[in-house]
Amino acid sequence: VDEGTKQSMIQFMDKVSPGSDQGWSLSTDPCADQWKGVECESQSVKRIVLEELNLSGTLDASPLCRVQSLAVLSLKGNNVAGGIPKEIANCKHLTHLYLGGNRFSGQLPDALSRLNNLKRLDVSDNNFSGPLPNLARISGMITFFAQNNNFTGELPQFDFANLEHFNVSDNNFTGQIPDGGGRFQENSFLGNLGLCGSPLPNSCPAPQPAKKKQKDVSLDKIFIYLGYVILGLIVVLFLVYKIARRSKKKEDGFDGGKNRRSDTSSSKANGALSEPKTSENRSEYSITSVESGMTTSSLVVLSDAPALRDLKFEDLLRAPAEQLGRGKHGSLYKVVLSNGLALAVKRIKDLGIPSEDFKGRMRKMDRAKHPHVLPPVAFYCSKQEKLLVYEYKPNGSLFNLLHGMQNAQIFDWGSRLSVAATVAEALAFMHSELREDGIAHGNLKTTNILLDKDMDPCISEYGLMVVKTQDYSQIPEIRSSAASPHDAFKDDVYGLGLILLELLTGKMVQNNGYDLAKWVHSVVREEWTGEVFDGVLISEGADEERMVRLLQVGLQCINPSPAERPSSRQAAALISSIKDEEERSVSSDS
Ligand SMILES: Nc1ncnc2c1ncn2[C@@H]1O[C@H](COP(=O)(O)OP(=O)(O)OP(=O)(O)O)[C@@H](O)[C@H]1O
Repeated sequence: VDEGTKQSMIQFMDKVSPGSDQGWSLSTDPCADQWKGVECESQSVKRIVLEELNLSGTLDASPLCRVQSLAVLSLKGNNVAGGIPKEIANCKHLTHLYLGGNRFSGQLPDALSRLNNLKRLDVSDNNFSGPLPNLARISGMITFFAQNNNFTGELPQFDFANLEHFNVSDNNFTGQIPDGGGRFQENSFLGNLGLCGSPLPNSCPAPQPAKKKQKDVSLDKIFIYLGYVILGLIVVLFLVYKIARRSKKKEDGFDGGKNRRSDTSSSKANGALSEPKTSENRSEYSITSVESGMTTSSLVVLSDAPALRDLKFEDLLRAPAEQLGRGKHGSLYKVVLSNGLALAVKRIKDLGIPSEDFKGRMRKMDRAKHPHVLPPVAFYCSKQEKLLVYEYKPNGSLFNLLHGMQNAQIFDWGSRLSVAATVAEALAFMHSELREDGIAHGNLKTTNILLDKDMDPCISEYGLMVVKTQDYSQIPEIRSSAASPHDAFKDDVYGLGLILLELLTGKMVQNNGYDLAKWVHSVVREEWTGEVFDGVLISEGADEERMVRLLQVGLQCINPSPAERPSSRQAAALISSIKDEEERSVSSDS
């Protein structure tokens, strides 16, 4: 074991066991001389197990996590006090963390949820308090013990299907036990007066409508007021516009006697929608009215969610709006409804297909559903205007995660591989569902991969772009000009390939990916493949062989000839096998 690692281990020991070094000394070797509690494999420190030794110091994660190979840490049954420092996130290879039966206190740091390889976490019988971090991000966790602490707040949505052991009894948790918790005995939840729902005998009260928080004047509020002002201006402009065009509208028979709808119809000028009259007939907002072809311009709600079922066009109008982006395909607004629900509304520019085709497209897409593809919850379509409404995802996009300054450090190889596999699988599913209808994504890129509350990826804006064959001719080296109608699917595979390269290199895609593709090709050709990878991945010790295999999949996907690219299904299978191998290797390591 190298000197640096030895020094780090001794630093950790100084803190955790002040006054006794337990025989750990720089003049000996942790593996060869079998330091107390240390177990090694291939001359690397894998496990540190210091149980019931009356240790009374604190846990210093900074030196500890410099022991890169560490997979297991157990300090069970001591008197270690203080908190778990956020630097614990640097113990990337940790699979087992046992801290039960100590005097730890404070909140569990969010950093814990970044230990993607963690399988077993035991923080029971301590004095921890505050809410739990979102440990559901750790998909492979099989044990979670947190009983006998002072935790508060609601339980996060654990992946109960995967968990084998779970106990949060004797804390101060409140609220409903998340779905799936019923898999465990009530003993796992007892002793929390505020908890309710299965498997506990007390059921939860019916949900109250969300109350508005009055307290803090935050940046959000400023945006909301700004939104109101802008919206007001837009409505005034629109009214002027409408009066000017009033007589013409009548001629159009836009809202003639044949449509029973009282009116959610509208048009839009300068991004504003008119103030429509109210309607009492809920079905006019449902897909059925589109299917019957009776409406040309009402809001069609596709979602069954209770908060959205009665969504009307005027609700979107009245709500404060904040522009999130203006791409070449249209603008995107964040709209917050009066019930607090946040939506993302895409105003599509020049879609290039007639309204009826657009509605047909929406209907088809509504039938293909995948948990990692964001479905539109509603749409609006008139001659002048096409809007698509999505749930607003507050955790940002894959682009932000990769290129946002703070996050780059913590987006490790295991998580990147898992994102790649999920996106590829979701894309392959959508392709197989919508191939016959010829509906591909059309604009697959990292800004269109959103992250949900568990930081799982979700493809957004599927099917929004109607890809025309002439688009391919822009970059002859990359997109064949002789594109067949099905090339839109191979175009998505190209997009997937670029996402893989972005994940592996950490570099941004510009100029339709041409620059990145060219650079990767040249480095690989010079046989400096290792130089391609993001420095963060190299320093974390990610497996280079598997990174190279993923790189090869990426390069196949961006083959200049669409016919030579794999199908999305083939790409997904290749990525999934790399991910399986990674998981096998991590669990055999531990
Ligand atoms: N449903 C959503 N919830 C939260 N953020 C979103 C949502 N949809 C998109 N975004 C984010 O809003 C920003 C603007 O999105 P927009 O679609 O306008 O831009 P784009 O994807 O870069 O360009 P385009 O799709 O027009 O090519 C992007 O950073 C995107 O990640």
